[in-house]
Amino acid sequence: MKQVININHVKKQVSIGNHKQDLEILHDVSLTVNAGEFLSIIGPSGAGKSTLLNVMSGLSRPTSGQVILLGTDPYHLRAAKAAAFRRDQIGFIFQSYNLIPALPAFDNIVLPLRLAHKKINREKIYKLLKEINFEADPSHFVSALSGGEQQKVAIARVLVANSRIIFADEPTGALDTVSRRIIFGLLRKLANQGACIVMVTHDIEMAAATDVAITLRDGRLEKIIKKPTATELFQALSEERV
Ligand SMILES: Nc1ncnc2c1ncn2[C@@H]1O[C@H](COP(=O)(O)OP(=O)(O)OP(=O)(O)O)[C@@H](O)[C@H]1O
Repeated sequence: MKQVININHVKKQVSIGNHKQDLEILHDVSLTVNAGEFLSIIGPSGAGKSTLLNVMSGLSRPTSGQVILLGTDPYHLRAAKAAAFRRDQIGFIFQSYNLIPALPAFDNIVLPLRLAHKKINREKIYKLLKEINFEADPSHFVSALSGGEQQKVAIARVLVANSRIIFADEPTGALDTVSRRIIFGLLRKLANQGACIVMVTHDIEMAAATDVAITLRDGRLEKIIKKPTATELFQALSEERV
């Protein structure tokens, strides 16, 4: 299997209290994710899940250690190249990431295609919006949409972009049960077609339907569970530490 993400001995420190003190929030995390693999990151609140996702995805430089995406260290690219690499290869479904409020939903969805000078198939995009139960008007500004609809815009943008890696932070958090199932099904399909998907979630049932779940606790990678079941994941999360 082709390795798509490699992170080696990654640590992340942040400065607190007028920069006088460093706090380490990720301790020595190493991990590999393959093409076609759907990986979920679970763990208690404050365990470092979002921090790990940000470091892994090239958005937040680790204090030490190495991140390799598709054979490239995103932190060693110049700004313009890093932006092109992200745009062409990586999809982000982050709640606060990069939707442009003053643009219509449709324009937000096709923005990466426009920037990459790719053809826009309107019909295909409308079909996809229908498929994900997007009920608002795609010509409405993103700022006028509900949280759930905005999340669907972010998801649609990634689904049309053909990204080889997708990073998702609680992608279905603001969605109703039916939409959640549909979106998860579409992500699952992309993984089956060869994309590599990394998702932070608090939803154990959903994590149990991914290929690999990792548990984080206090900034440490605790367990890597292949083909997880919900029972295993509940157990892993409720185990007392010695
Ligand atoms: N920039 C920062 N400065 C100080 N502390 C931070 C910073 N970023 C994160 N932290 C702390 O690091 C820890 C991990 O945060 P992170 O958001 O990664 O956790 P999480 O597992 O995603 O939590 P949740 O499930 O609640 O979203 C938390 O204790 C958080 O308060």
